[in-house]
Amino acid sequence: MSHAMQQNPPAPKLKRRRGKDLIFLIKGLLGFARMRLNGEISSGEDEEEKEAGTTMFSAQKVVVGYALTSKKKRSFLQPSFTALARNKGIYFVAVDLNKPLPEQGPFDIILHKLSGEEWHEIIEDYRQKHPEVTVLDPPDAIQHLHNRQSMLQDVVDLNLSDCHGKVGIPRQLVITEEKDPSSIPYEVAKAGMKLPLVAKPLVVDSTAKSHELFLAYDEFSLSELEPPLVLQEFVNHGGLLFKIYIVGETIKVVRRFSLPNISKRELSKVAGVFRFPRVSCAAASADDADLDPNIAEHPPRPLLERLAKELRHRLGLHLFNIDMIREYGTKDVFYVIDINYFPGYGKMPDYEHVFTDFLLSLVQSKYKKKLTT
Ligand SMILES: Nc1ncnc2c1ncn2[C@@H]1O[C@H](COP(=O)(O)OP(=O)(O)OP(=O)(O)O)[C@@H](O)[C@H]1O
Ligand SMILES: O=P(O)(O)O[C@H]1[C@H](OP(=O)(O)O)[C@@H](OP(=O)(O)O)[C@@H](O)[C@@H](O)[C@@H]1OP(=O)(O)O
Ligand SMILES: [Mg+2]
Ligand SMILES: [Mg+2]
Repeated sequence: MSHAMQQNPPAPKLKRRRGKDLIFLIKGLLGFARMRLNGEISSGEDEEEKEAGTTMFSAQKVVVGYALTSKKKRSFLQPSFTALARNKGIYFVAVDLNKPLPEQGPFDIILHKLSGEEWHEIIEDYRQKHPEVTVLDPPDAIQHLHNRQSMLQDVVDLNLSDCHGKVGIPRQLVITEEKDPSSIPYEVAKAGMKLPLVAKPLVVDSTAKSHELFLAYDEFSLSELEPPLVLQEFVNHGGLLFKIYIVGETIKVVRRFSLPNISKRELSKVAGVFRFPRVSCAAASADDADLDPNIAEHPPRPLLERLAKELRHRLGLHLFNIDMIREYGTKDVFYVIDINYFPGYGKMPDYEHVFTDFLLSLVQSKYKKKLTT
């Protein structure tokens, strides 16, 4: 918001500034409440507002710094989104990676998705030194999703067993880097894993290689693969997957096509490991398809709300999506198979409104907090 408010005022002036800030904050909040009631920010031509002499939020800039790959920038910062945001007083500014971050801004919010240890350190250091800036999200919390074992651990801990359905994760086994690939068949047999298995690279680091997945019909062929890996039991789910997008408190569900069921007969006839492409990418949208309702019915809303809320808190993240499947032949047995940080929101229905509302709500809650302290 107001940039003046982001800088810590010198100590002697603090008392006087506080009084002024408080009036400003109350006015801002009143304006914001009115703006929300109207569904959008006022043009500022409202006589009543002029008379009251309020400093409307609309007059205030919300500056969002972003550090994104050019691919992400293209898919996320679409003109329809940036134009709507601008109308609501939100401005996006690219972070210059060649300049020190503290010398840029001031920002109200920073959105980021970049890989590498160097960026991790820069943004963590900035986050600690600038608590007044909302950094979406903390790098350590994001890091938790960069490993396919740790990403699903919170779903296991949740134990959502009686909440309009069951949510678990497929049985999985980690094959560490030190393991000799020839020992994988033995490890799989020892763990009592049921075939077929999905083999996934353990680390997710935004590279194409980390999305290179294999389907294994027999355990011996697994020795062809390169650890570190996660081996996950394949769960039949009728070839349909639910992508559950989370933006703060908002949840949006879309349907995507996925791998078809594998029958016992097929399993007994086939051997080998097969690389498969990104089957559930945006082009595989199943939202308009004529599907069996037993397969396509969305997971129950209360279940998703509970799951999303718990994961938001446990992961400490605002922006992620969950890949969820329904076990074939059941109504309410679900598995989470993947969680992605800052996914392709450009493909989420109505993302422009969802995101602008979310960014404004962050600023609003920061002000409320300031008022009560
Ligand atoms: N355990 C499983 N049982 C059945 N199908 C699975 C399983 N794991 C993955 N799949 C299928 O493989 C696809 C890719 O798996 P996953 O989502 O784990 O990979 P990813 O590379 O992280 O994908 P994303 O592009 O969503 O990040 C899923 O969308 C689903 O179609
Ligand atoms: O490429 P898209 O826009 O589709 O977004 C994908 C995103 O790529 P990006 O972050 O480079 O955009 C992927 O991130 P990385 O694991 O590769 O970091 C991953 O989150 C996918 O699940 C997203 O697809 P979605 O799940 O939303 O369908
Ligand atoms: Mg996935
Ligand atoms: Mg993923």
